[in-house]
Amino acid sequence: MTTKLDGKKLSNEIKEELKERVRCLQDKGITPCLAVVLVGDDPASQVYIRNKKRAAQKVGVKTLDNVLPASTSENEIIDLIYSLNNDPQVHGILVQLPLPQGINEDRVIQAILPSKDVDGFHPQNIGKLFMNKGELAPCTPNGIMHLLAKYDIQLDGKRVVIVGRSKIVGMPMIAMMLNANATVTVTHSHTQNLKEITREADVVIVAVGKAEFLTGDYFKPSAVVIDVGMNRNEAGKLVGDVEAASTADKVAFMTPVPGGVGPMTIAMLLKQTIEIAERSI
Ligand SMILES: Nc1nc2c(c(=O)[nH]1)N[C@@H](CN(C=O)c1ccc(C(=O)N[C@@H](CCC(=O)O)C(=O)O)cc1)CN2
Repeated sequence: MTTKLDGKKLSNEIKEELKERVRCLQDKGITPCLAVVLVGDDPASQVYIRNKKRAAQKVGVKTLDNVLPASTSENEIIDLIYSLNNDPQVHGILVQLPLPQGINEDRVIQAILPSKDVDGFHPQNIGKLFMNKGELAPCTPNGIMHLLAKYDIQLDGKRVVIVGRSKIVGMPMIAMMLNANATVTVTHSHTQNLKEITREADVVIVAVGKAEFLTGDYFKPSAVVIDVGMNRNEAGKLVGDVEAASTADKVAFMTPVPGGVGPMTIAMLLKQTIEIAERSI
């Protein structure tokens, strides 16, 4: 029997707690405010932004829309970020990724004031995370840590294998797992004999962006499988990076797609926006 790691349920619980924290802030005359920067017309990004804004509204976090055409120059985006940095009503700044081709993502992220970097992508925040002194952490790995804690999954001394080394998930996940005293292995597109490595793991975090890339035989029966993937298969169905049909019922714990890691990402975004607002008191 595989236990489902229900991110949707936990994210709803977290959002209920956040509503209360927003009420406390409002009593002090503060409305937490998230500035959203969306450049271009990537359909997936438009859906994610819509979901983020909807969740923010439910919790009581105000959002400020900044929707720019794909033709916007890098310097224009950076100028917008500088103005949001200087806007006292803005607590968090979110730049939806990916940015259109030709825009240097690193330069844009580095323009965000680290104290308003609600996505935790600024090198200063990533550096602090690796020093175990993190304040603002990338939302997806942060959500995964909350989900594992909720289900009492111990990490101290456990073998954790991270499949994928992206800036959004794999890289910060390394830091968080090390901070939790796990023994961490990172695998990527150049890794040989991947199956031999994942089969030894107590926890496997898969973030490669390839539909159903890992099948059930990549995991041992006691494994905890965290699927960060969000892909459309040939039939247009939303599937993860792990093949659910061959994995479910073969491992101890697994996140569903949808309803696993995705909703936790949004809950963490709102939590961090509120934390920044609370620090302003
Ligand atoms: N600035 C950022 N950009 C991106 C991030 C990020 O954390 N910050 N992560 C991803 C996309 N992402 C958030 O932006 C994200 C993806 C998916 C979900 C989600 O809730 N998914 C649902 C299913 C949604 C659907 O039906 O399509 C689920 O898993 O249940 C939330 C956030 C890239 N860019």
